Amino acid sequence: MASQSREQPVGRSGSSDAVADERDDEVDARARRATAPPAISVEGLSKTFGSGPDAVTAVNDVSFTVERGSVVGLLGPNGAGKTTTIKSILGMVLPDEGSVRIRGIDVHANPRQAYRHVDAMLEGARNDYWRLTVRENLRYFSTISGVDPNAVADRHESLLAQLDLAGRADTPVRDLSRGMKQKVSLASVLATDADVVFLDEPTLGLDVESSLTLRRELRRIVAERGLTVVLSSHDMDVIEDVCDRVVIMSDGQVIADDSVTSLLGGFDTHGYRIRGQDFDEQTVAAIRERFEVTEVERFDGRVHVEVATDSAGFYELTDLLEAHGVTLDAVNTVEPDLEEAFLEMTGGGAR
Ligand SMILES: Nc1ncnc2c1ncn2[C@@H]1O[C@H](COP(=O)(O)OP(=O)(O)OP(=O)(O)O)[C@@H](O)[C@H]1O
Repeated sequence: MASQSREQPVGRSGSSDAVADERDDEVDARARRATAPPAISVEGLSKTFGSGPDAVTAVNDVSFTVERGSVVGLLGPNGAGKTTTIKSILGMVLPDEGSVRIRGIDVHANPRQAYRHVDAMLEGARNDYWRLTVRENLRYFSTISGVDPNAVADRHESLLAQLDLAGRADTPVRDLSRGMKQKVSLASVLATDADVVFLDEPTLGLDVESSLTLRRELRRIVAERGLTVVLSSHDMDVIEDVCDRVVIMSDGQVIADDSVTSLLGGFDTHGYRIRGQDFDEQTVAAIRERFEVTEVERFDGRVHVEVATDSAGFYELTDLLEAHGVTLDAVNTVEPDLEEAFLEMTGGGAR
């Protein structure tokens, strides 16, 4: 049979056939993802340390799954069992009960195969080699994970650029600041071919700007490479910024497992922040009489008042302001954040 030749698309503006092919590929990829086993599945995991009266049940019947290509935050107060869960998934702790599968492969039955594409940055830093330079570390961790560093040299260069390490690529890690060492740890994890990555406190010790850069670049790298990430952090802004979903643990159990948006959706708007120029003491006193005022600030000739109330209360408030002849310049809602949701769910325990 004579083979039919078809022109290949050139660049982005291919033929309509090529566009249809691309769409088919995308549909196929989605279908494969939908039928493929999840990146991680944890089923009935339990672990008790010690025995008798000193026994501590760190993890008690924990189950959850992490879909491929998703970023899941693991949260909980100190001692909730997060580290024990992560170490059980990574095979560093042997659970008493339960199973862990990575891409459908049982980690206890087939550890080599299961962990082939897994890497982790635990307890705030990876054991980077301080005498090696930044670039040498990336090459070293690629090599020990079974990847030829020359074959992924481009990836290393872009990681160095994305994490703002390019200017220090040939500096020994020991001469870097703590925050930079932290970024080298992250880069070393991302330098390998791992597509399931555990990051414990990846922004620990970073200043605000570096933390923001790292979050932004992490999101970008994760999306570009379709990585699956389990991230634990005590910094709720990091979780809110980077994660699609959150698993909250308390006393060894999972107490919430939902998307960040749904978790916050379960909490009402806390109140309203209003701003105007015509507030006098009498108006503020009248507001205080009827509402819970959480803040009053005066600057630039304007008064900012924050009131905790629901939407019905807000209409009452606007009536009151009208009666006092106050014109509002701005009204903003005060929304709950993950920190508050977390504190409410865990009973306000320290993280
Ligand atoms: N090797 C161990 N021997 C004895 N008890 C342990 C051991 N590891 C953890 N525990 C206990 O298990 C419980 C859960 O600890 P785990 O470190 O998993 O919690 P965590 O949520 O990671 O806490 P943190 O946020 O403080 O790191 C704690 O009471 C801890 O003291």
